[in-house]
Amino acid sequence: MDKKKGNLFILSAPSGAGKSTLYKALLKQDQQVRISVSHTTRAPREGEEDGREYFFTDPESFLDMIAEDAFFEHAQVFDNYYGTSKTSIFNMLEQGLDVILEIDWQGARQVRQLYSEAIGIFILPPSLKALEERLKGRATDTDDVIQRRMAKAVDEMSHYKEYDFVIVNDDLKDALSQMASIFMAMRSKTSVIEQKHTNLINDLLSM
Ligand SMILES: Nc1nc2c(ncn2[C@@H]2O[C@H](COP(=O)(O)OP(=O)(O)O)[C@@H](O)[C@H]2O)c(=O)[nH]1
Ligand SMILES: Nc1ncnc2c1ncn2[C@@H]1O[C@H](COP(=O)(O)OP(=O)(O)O)[C@@H](O)[C@H]1O
Repeated sequence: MDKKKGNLFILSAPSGAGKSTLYKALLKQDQQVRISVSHTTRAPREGEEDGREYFFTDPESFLDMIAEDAFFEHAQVFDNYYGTSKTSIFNMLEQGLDVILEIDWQGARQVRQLYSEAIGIFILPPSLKALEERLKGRATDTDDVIQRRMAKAVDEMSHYKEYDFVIVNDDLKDALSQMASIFMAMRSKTSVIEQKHTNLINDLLSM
């Protein structure tokens, strides 16, 4: 895939570390950022809307989409399929918008292979105890599911080194300001400026 005008960010973390809280806060304060809405076969949680948090899909339709090569990446997480459709990101990147993929480490590996410019950010909780408390506090899962998510958390966290940046989400305000700074800094990368301001650079160097 060619380099696009916008930046592609991969955001990963164990469940409950605060990915959704952070990206939602960033979207509110930064008009240049968009989130990619994934497809999933998991059931919607209370308050979730089809097309907003996810496109909620049945397994048969998901497999059809895999066969049609409609996904940029997809993975099985817990007992469900999750995937990023190609259409959900390309147009936005072309327009110069920054796009966040909230995906797990398996998806992140696929994305890096397809698009080496993707910037990886990993969110860590301040402790396992805090992680468990956040999962319980969210009150969207049963105890059984929470225990499975905790077991999976250690596996997910073992991949943090594959990412360019790590944010420890202890104080939410601090974590958000770190995330916002990373987005800002990446917009000044030479390769991004070259894509976005090609005419300007040509003009400046034309004499
Ligand atoms: N590979 C991949 N992973 C995804 C995608 N969408 C969500 N995930 C991951 O699936 C896992 C479970 O997500 P979810 O059921 O929403 O629970 P959450 O972790 O509490 O947000 C998380 O690790 C997400 O990052 C996707 O499109 N592709
Ligand atoms: N820095 C933080 N301090 C305290 N609670 C937090 C913090 N960040 C997120 N939370 C809370 O933790 C819970 C899990 O956060 P969420 O964003 O849903 O995680 P994820 O999307 O990674 O699964 C939510 O109830 C959220 O309000």
